[in-house]
Amino acid sequence: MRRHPPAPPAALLKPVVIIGPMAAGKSFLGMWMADLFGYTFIDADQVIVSRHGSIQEIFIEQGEERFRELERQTICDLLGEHRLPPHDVHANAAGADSGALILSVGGGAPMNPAVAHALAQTVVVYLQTDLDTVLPRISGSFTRPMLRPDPRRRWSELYEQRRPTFERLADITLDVPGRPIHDIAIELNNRLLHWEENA
Ligand SMILES: Nc1ncnc2c1ncn2[C@@H]1O[C@H](COP(=O)(O)OP(=O)(O)OP(=O)(O)O)[C@@H](O)[C@H]1O
Ligand SMILES: O=C(O)C1=C[C@@H](O)[C@@H](O)[C@H](O)C1
Ligand SMILES: [Mg+2]
Repeated sequence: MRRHPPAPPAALLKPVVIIGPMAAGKSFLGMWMADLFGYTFIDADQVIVSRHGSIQEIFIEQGEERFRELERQTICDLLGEHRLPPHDVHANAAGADSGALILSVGGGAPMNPAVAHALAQTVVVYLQTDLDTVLPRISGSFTRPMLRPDPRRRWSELYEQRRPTFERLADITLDVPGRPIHDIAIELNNRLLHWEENA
């Protein structure tokens, strides 16, 4: 009898997209997933910067609407292609750049209906967090234009507006406050390996 190799876990057949509020640890988690488990990690914000210049400058010179358009284009391209020049890919510790794709996207990206639509074809991982956890990371932050002029107030307002969308899109929700990053990465890897479509 002919033997078939075991089917890969369902989640690994699709891109995995990390969403959540600003400074929740989306990019940090993606890098750890690449380093610990060999996923290919791409940070959509970094791709926007490498293609179009700093986010702060885009906001100042062209406005938020233009940034959202570049963000939509970039994320839809990345999800459509999965192929990037090497400098856009955070290779894993062994230097490989193979493995399932993990993409982190900016906190506001899922609010765009076209992005939300594209995310429906992916496994969406939502990092749920709170102000106490992110406050040390955002206070004094000058590189996040959406947090001006009062990072504490703006972060909370934006999270309140966006939380229902994050919850609606999420396939996997991870509570991150108080947890070391390697614990979160191990949980995510386990959940991806056992993830089943429509389960
Ligand atoms: N679980 C964690 N434990 C300790 N520090 C963390 C953890 N998660 C994130 N951090 C710290 O918070 C910083 C901000 O995280 P990160 O840049 O990954 O957030 P983000 O969700 O990608 O934010 P943005 O929306 O601005 O892209 C990291 O550089 C790291 O220092
Ligand atoms: O939450 C947001 O609206 C943003 C988050 C960042 O990751 C960047 O995408 C940009 O600063 C906007
Ligand atoms: Mg990030």
